Amino acid sequence: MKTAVQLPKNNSFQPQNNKNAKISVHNFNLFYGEKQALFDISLDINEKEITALIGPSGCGKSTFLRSINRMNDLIDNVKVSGEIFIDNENIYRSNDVIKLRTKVGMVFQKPNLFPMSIYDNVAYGPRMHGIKNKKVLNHIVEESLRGAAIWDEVKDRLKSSALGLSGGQQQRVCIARAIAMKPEVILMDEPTSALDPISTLKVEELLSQMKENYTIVIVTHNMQQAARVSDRTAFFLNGEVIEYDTTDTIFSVPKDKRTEEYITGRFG
Ligand SMILES: Nc1ncnc2c1ncn2[C@@H]1O[C@H](COP(=O)(O)OP(=O)(O)OP(=O)(O)O)[C@@H](O)[C@H]1O
Repeated sequence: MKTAVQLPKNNSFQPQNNKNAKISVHNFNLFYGEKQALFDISLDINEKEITALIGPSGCGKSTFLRSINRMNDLIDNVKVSGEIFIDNENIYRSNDVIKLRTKVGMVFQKPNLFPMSIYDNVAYGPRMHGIKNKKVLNHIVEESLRGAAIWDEVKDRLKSSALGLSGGQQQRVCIARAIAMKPEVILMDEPTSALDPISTLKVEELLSQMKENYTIVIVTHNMQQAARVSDRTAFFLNGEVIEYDTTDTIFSVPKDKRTEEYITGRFG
């Protein structure tokens, strides 16, 4: 696989001693060519919590999210420094990006199902990983669709095209497709921005159930959504994390004036 990322030279950092941290980020910087997009990000993301990334357009939320499973490696001229540890393993030191992306799944803004059946969409990843046994695949497909709270709506039409589902249903099948790979972390980039309010609510309810099993990091422009679903919130501005705290604190007593201005809608 093509990688344009220059690996950090400095390996002296060790994860902080936070036993709840699933992901530990230390002095992480990212450049697109000459342009620096992330500045010295350091934070811990706790296991089996939902962490929301908020901030105005272009402040680096998606770039940071994509750094967690090295999706930025696919972009030319990207350079990083600093470290991101997942389960105490420095992900930019490992050569096994496939393993990383199996452990850290991703759901995108718009549902991006393949033009194939619902069943084949969910079975796609496991099949690519060599699982051929029909019984095993049936089990994975059912378990994943149940995990994404969409099984009852699609169980009688598994062989129909996934593209015939509504946008909200498609997004939950995308979540099922991510779950089918048995990830430990799920990254979501504005997963409900293309959905109507009812589908949004269903996905939000689903997220609250999912955090029993997964560590979830979600980018959202919707302040109410961040306040409703997340345990912790990081406020990004111009590539920096200005404030990172429990969601209750960020939304009730933010310490930084810029956070307060953003969450009260005074800019962004
Ligand atoms: N592939 C790329 N090549 C060059 N610059 C990029 C690339 N992707 C993002 N950027 C730049 O990096 C900065 C951060 O972008 P990013 O998409 O991470 O912000 P964001 O906070 O997620 O924005 P939005 O909320 O609008 O999605 C922006 O200035 C953007 O133009």
